[in-house]
Amino acid sequence: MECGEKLIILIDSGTTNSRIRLVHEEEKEIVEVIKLPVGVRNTAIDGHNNQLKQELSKGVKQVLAKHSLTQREVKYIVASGMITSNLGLHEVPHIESPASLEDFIGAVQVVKAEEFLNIPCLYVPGMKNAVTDSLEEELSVINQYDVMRGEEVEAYGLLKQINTEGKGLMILPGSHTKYVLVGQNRELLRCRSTLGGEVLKAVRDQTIISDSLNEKLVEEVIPEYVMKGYQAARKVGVTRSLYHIRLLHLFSKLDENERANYYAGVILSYDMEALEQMLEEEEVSWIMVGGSDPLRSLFYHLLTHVSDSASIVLADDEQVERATVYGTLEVGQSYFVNK
Ligand SMILES: Nc1ncnc2c1ncn2[C@@H]1O[C@H](COP(=O)(O)OP(=O)(O)O)[C@@H](O)[C@H]1O
Ligand SMILES: O=C(O)C(=O)C[C@@H](O)[C@H](O)COP(=O)(O)O
Repeated sequence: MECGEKLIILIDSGTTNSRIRLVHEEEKEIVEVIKLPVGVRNTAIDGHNNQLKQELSKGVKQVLAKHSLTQREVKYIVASGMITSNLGLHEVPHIESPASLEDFIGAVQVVKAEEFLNIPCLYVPGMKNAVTDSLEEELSVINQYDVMRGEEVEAYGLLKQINTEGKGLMILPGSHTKYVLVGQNRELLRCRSTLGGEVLKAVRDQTIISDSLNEKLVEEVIPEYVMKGYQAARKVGVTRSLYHIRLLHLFSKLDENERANYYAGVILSYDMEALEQMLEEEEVSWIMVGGSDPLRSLFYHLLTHVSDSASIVLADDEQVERATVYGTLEVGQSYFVNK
């Protein structure tokens, strides 16, 4: 590595997985990326964050060693996602919606800690919905409440790469599906989350249908079977359609991947219901689908069938990979410019 190059590290830690990226600050070029199967889910299960801390610390050291770098050659780290939650490494309170990129930058907290070799680490806050009604008076207003962490930088990173006009909605699936409403001035107006990704994993792992589906679930998206699962769920209900998976295993010629597609269609029908409700409340001129595959493609196919007047934009692999990088980089660079 040549001297004088400005390198930074970006850590994006979710519920299930974490990604550590070594990036050239100016060229915005990704030098290295590692994906670790660790997230705040481990903290929730263990009751402490040791595993998350150790694995992320090891990951950062591994990246440095691979590129023969010392900690002094890394200008700073930016950490976003669930790493800034009560289950992460350093808790930063959510800021309230509507929120602009500048609002997120203004609420960043910087920590120097041993696990990251005392490199200054910028923790980016998430966002919570502003609510008017009190839960103490009426429990059903809970549907107005929501939180997100990590999707704010992802959203800004996608908006930087893909032109949009007017108000829109971003679909960002992961362990949790996020619907993020974006205003015409690119402020994040509010969000709505579901437990979609985690439910996909939990039902597969903990029920009899684990005999009919392999752990990898969807290896190749087959729209026809996604739609068949989705339509079955809408017609006969989700729990009955889940039992179809066993029946298809016993009595049909569908292979594991085809059954997995049907299964994803069944589970995600719940997410589509939440989406339809949101679209009834809000008129949008575009809908963008980001997030990791195969969830991104699954949503895209479902969305094109639940037709709507909004234009549908599917982010590609490169745009998704760069989204978190561009978003977090902008936070990091602006933070130091403003200091
Ligand atoms: N092949 C697959 N088929 C169906 N769902 C998948 C598949 N791979 C990952 N998922 C879902 O994606 C979620 C993980 O998304 P990811 O974006 O990697 O994690 P995180 O939200 O922790 O950053 C898991 O909850 C899992 O259910
Ligand atoms: O802010 C919190 O406390 C959350 O749970 C937000 C959480 O849903 C987050 O935005 C999404 O997590 P994933 O990236 O889907 O793991």
